[in-house]
Amino acid sequence: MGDEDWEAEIIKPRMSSYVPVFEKDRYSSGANGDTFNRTLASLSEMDDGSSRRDHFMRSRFAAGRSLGNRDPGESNTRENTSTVGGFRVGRSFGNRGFSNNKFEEGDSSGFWRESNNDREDNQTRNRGFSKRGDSKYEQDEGTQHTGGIFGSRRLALTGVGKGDTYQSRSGSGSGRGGYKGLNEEIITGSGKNSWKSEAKGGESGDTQGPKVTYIPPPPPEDENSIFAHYQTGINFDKYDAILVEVSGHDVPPAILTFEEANLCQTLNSNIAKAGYTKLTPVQKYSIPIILGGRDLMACAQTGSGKTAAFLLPILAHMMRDGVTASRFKELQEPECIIVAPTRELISQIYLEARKFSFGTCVRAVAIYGGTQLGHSIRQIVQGCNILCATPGRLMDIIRKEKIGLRQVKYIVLDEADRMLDMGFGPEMKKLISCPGMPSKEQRQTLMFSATFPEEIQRLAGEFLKSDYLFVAVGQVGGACRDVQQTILQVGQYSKREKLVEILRNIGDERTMVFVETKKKADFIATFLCQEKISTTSIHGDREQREREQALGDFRCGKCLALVATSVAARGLDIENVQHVINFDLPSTIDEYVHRIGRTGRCGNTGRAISFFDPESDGHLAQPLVKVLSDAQQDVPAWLEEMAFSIYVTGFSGSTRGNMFVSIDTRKGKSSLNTARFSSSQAPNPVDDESWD
Ligand SMILES: Nc1ncnc2c1ncn2[C@@H]1O[C@H](COP(=O)(O)OP(=O)(O)OP(=O)(O)O)[C@@H](O)[C@H]1O
Repeated sequence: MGDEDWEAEIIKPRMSSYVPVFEKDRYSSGANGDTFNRTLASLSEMDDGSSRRDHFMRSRFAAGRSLGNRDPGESNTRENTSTVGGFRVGRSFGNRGFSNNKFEEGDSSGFWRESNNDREDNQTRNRGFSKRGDSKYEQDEGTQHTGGIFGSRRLALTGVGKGDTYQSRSGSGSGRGGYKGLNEEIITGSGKNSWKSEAKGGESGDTQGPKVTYIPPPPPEDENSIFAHYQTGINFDKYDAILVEVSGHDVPPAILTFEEANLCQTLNSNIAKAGYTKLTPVQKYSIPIILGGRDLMACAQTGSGKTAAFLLPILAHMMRDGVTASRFKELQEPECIIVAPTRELISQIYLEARKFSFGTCVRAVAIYGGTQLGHSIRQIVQGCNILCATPGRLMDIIRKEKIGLRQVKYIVLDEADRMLDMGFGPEMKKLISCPGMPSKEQRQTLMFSATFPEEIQRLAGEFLKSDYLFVAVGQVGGACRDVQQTILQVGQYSKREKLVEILRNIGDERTMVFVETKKKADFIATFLCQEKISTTSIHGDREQREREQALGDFRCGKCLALVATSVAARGLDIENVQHVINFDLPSTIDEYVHRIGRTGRCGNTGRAISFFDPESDGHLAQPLVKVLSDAQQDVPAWLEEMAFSIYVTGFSGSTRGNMFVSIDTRKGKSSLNTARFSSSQAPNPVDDESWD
C-alpha cells in the first residue's frame, strides 16, 4: 500500500481538481463573469506550467461555474430560505430534526448517490479486520501516472450545460499499488513485492510514469515562526479535572510541573518559548513514564498535547545520552523514528520536533510521500536523529539504505490505532522486523491516539514490551468535551442547502467540512466557491503541492472553509478552527471523534455539526448517542429513538464493536495494576491491586 491513507498516489494525474475561489485574483473575469481567463504569468506561478494541465483547469473551472446554473429552481429555493433555526439554534434544532425538510424534495438532479469507489475512509468502515486484507501494499511514492489503462477516479467537472454532471474521469490515470479502502481500486501492476516502488518506478524513471518532482518549501528559520503558537483556551484548566487511569506495574508517579521533569535548560527554554506553562494530563503521566524507559500506550482526547507528551521526554533522553551531533553521512542512523498516517501530520510533528530541539544538536527530518524522493534523501544525509515519516516513504528510504536502524531507541506510532489497523499494520510489522531494528526489549515503543479500539490494543502487544503501561485520559475514544456537538437530521439531497445556510450564519469563522469521498470534496468545494464562500479542499487525489497550498490558505485565513476527506481527520492542529461540519458522517464513530477534534483544541471551544442521513447513517445512531452523552452533550430525541429502535430490534449496527471500551484490554490479566487519578493529583504508584 502507499505510505498513507487513501493515497494510491500513483493514480493521480497531475491536475488540480478545481480552481478554488481564492485563486480568483489570479484570473480575470470574462465579460459575463462566467469564465475566468488566466494569464500565462499567473499560470506559471501556480504550477510548472503544463499547458495540458492549464487547459484542463481552465475548462474545469468554467464547467464548475456552469454547474451552479444546473438547477436554477434549486438556487431560488435557497435564496428564499429562511436561515432561522440553522446553526444558531443549535441543539433544539437537532431535536426537531429535518425529516420533513423542504429542501429534500426535487433535487435528484443535483446530487448523486455515492459509489463507494472513491471513499477515502473505507479503511475505517472496516477498520482493522476488514476485507481489505487482500489489498497488497505497493509503495508508490516516487511516481505519478498520467496515462495508461488503470483507471483513476479523478474527477472532472464537465460543463454540458444545464443538468451537467460531475463525472469521474475513468481511465485518465494509471497506477500501481496504493492502499485503497474497500471497493477502491487496488492496482498492483508492478507486482507484489512491497519493497519495490520508487527505486523501480520513481527515481530510476522507468516506464511507470513521470517522477514526483515536488519539493516542499523549507520551513521558516526565524525563531518567531518556529515558536509561533496559539493561545490555550478558557477550558485549559479544566483538563485537571479529567480522570486518568494508568494500568500496568510500577507506574512512575505523575509530574505536576515541567520543572519536575528535570529537563535540560535548552528544553525548558524551548518549552517556555512555545508558550507552555502548564502540563496537560497526558503530559503529566506520559513524560515520567517515557523518562523512566517504559513502553507506553496513551489515549487522550484530541487536541490535548499528545505530541509534546512524547517529543519532550524523547528529546530529554537524547540530550542526557549525549546524542551525537548530526553530520553528513550517506547512511544515517536515527535514534528515533516517528510514524503517522498522513503527510500533513508528519509535517506537523516534524515542526514540533524542530521547535523543541531548537538550539540542540538534535536534528529532526521529515520525509513523506508526494514529494521528490531525492529531496527526502538529501534531507536525511545531512544528518538525522529524529526521523518523522509516513510509512511508505520510510520503507523506501530504508530499502535504499539511507537509513540504518541499529541505533533506533524510540519508535513512536502517532495515531497508533490507525497505524496498526489493516491499512498500515502490515507495514509496521515489516518495520519492526527490518534487519538491524532493535528488538522490542532493546528499544522503547510508544503509541498515542485519541481512540484505541480493543482489537487494536491486542495487536499492539506485538510491538510493546509486556510490561507496557496504558494511560487513559478520560474515556478512551471519547470526544473532546470542549466541542459542542449538534446532530441534524438532513437527507442527502438537502445537505448542500443546509451547508450554505450554516456557513452563511457562521460568517468569518474557520470551518472544516468533512465529506466522504474525494470527488465529493471537489464538488462541494466548487459549489461553495460558486456560492461565494472562499473555500479550498484537501484529499488524497490532490497533488501534494496542492494539499499543502490548501492547508496553507486555510491556516492563514485566505480560505474560510476547507472541504476535506478523512485524510484531514486526524492530528491536524490548525489555529482557530471554530467549526467542523460533517457533511457526510464517517463510517465509524472513532473517525467521528477525530474529525470533530479538529476544533476545540487545547482548551479552546469549538462546534461540530453533523448531518445525519437516516438512510445511510443508522449504524451510527447508537455509538453517537454514547459519544454525545459521555461528552455531556444534548442527545436529540430522534437519535435516541433511532438508537433504541435499532437496539430493541436486535440489530447492533455499530461498526465499532468496542465502542464502549474504556479500559486497557489487559484487564483480564489478574496481576495488572490500575490506578485512577484526577489529573491534578500526582498519583502514587499503586501496589499490587488487581485490575478487577
Ligand atoms: N502544555 C501545553 N501548554 C500549551 N499548549 C500546549 C500544551 N501541550 C500542547 N499544546 C498545544 O496544544 C495543541 C494541540 O496539541 P497536539 O496537536 O499535540 O494535540 P493531540 O493530543 O496530539 O491532538 P490529536 O489527537 O488531534 O492529534 C498544539 O497547538 C500544541 O502546541
